[in-house]
Amino acid sequence: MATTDEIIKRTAPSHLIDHNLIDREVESLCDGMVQYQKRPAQRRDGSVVDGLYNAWIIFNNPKQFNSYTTDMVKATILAFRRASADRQVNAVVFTGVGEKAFCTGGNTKEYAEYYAGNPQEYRQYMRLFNDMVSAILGCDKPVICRVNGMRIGGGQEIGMACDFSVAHDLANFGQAGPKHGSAAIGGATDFLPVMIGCEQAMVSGTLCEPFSAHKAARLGIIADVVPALKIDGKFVANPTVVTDRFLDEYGRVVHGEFRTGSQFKEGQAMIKEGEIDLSLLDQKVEELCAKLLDTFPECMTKSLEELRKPKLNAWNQNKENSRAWLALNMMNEARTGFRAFNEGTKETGREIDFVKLRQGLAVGTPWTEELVDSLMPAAAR
Ligand SMILES: CC(C)(COP(=O)(O)OP(=O)(O)OC[C@H]1O[C@@H](n2cnc3c(N)ncnc32)[C@H](O)[C@@H]1OP(=O)(O)O)[C@@H](O)C(=O)NCCC(=O)NCCSC(=O)C1=CCCCC1=O
Repeated sequence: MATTDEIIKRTAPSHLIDHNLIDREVESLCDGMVQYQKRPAQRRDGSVVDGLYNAWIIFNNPKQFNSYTTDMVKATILAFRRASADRQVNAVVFTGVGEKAFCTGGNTKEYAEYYAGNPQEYRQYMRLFNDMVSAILGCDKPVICRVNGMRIGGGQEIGMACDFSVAHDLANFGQAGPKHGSAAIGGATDFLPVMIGCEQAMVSGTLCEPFSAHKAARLGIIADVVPALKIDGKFVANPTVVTDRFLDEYGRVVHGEFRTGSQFKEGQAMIKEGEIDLSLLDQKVEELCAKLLDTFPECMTKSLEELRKPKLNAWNQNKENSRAWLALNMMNEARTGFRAFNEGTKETGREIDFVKLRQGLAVGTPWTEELVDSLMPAAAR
C-alpha cells in the first residue's frame, strides 16, 4: 500500500487557484502598522511542522496603545481574508506589539481631527470597521486573541469577536463608549450579553469601568490567563488584583477585583520594580494552536461556524443600524467626547464635565460649536 506521503506527492495538483482578493502585502496598506507573519506551526511536543503555519496578525501602533487607524482597519480586513484563504494556515493569532496594549479601539486622534462633525465620512469608516469585525467572525481558521495588554473600547470588541482569548494578567478590559462620546455598538453590545449575561454586560457597556484579566476569566470573556510580572526572576500574580482569596467577609466574590488604597499603590510599585515577561503567554498560545492543529480541518471550521452563531447572529442583526447611528453621532456627542480626549491631557483630564452638559440639555440648550468648545477640558478649568 502506498504511504500518505507517496499519495500526496502523486496526486497533489501542480497549480492551485489563488482565492485572495488582492495580491498586496498587508503591511503595504498601512506603512507596516499591521504586520502579517506566517509562523511555523508546532506539535504539542514543541516540534516544528513542515509546511504548516499559524498566521500572526499584529497591530503595530504602540505610541497610541495599538489603536487602529482607518488604514490599519483596511489592512486587518485583508490580513484575515489572507489567513482564511491560505491552505498552509491552521490558526490565526491576533495580537499587538509590546506588553502594554493589545488595542484601545478606534484612533481618537483621527476621530477628533478628521471624523468629528463629518457623519458622511464616519459612515464610510464604519463600513470598513464592520467588515473588519465580520472578517474575524467569518475567518475559516480558529482565531486566538493573544491579549498582550489592555483591551479597551473597540479593542475589546474586536477581541471578543475572536474565538479564543488568552491574556497576561496585567491586561485590563473594558469599554469607553459613553465616557468618550460613543456607544459600544461596534460589537460589545452584541457580544457581551451572549458571553457574560445581560446584567454584567450592562455594567461594562454603560459604566465603562475597567476590569482585570482575572475577572475577565471569571466572567467568561477570556479562556485563559497567565502571569507576566517577574519579581527576582520568579513569576507572580498581578499584585494590584485580589488573587489570593475568592470571597470577602460577607461572602461576596472578590477574586479578580482590583485591590484598593495602599495595597493597590504597593502593587503598582511592585509592577514598576519588576520585569515583564510574556513567555508564559506565548507558551499558552502555542499550546492552544497545537491542540487546534490536532483536529480534522473541515470539522473544525464547521464547529467554529456553529459556535460563533450566538455572537454572529447578534452582530449581523445590529451592525448596519449601529453603523448609521455611529455616523450621525459624530455630529454631537462623539465630536465632543473624542475632541475632549484628543485635546485633553493628564493635567486637564480627558473627559468633559458630564453634569454641566446634562444641566444645559435639561433646559433645552441647543448643540452649537460654541457649546462644544466650552466643554473641552482646558476651557472648563
Ligand atoms: C484608559 C486608557 C486606555 C489608558 O489610559 P492611560 O494608561 O492613562 O494612558 P493615556 O495617557 O490615556 O494614553 C497613553 C497615550 O496613548 C494615546 N492613546 C490611548 N488610547 C488611544 C486611542 N484609542 N487612539 C489614539 N491614541 C490613544 C493617548 O492619547 C496617549 O498619548 P499622548 O500622546 O496623548 O500622551 C486611555 O488611553 C483611553 O481611554 N484611551 C482611549 C480609549 C477610546 O476612547 N477608544 C475609542 C473608543 S470608541 C471605539 O473604539 C469605536 C470602535 C468602533 C465603533 C465605534 C467606536 O466608537
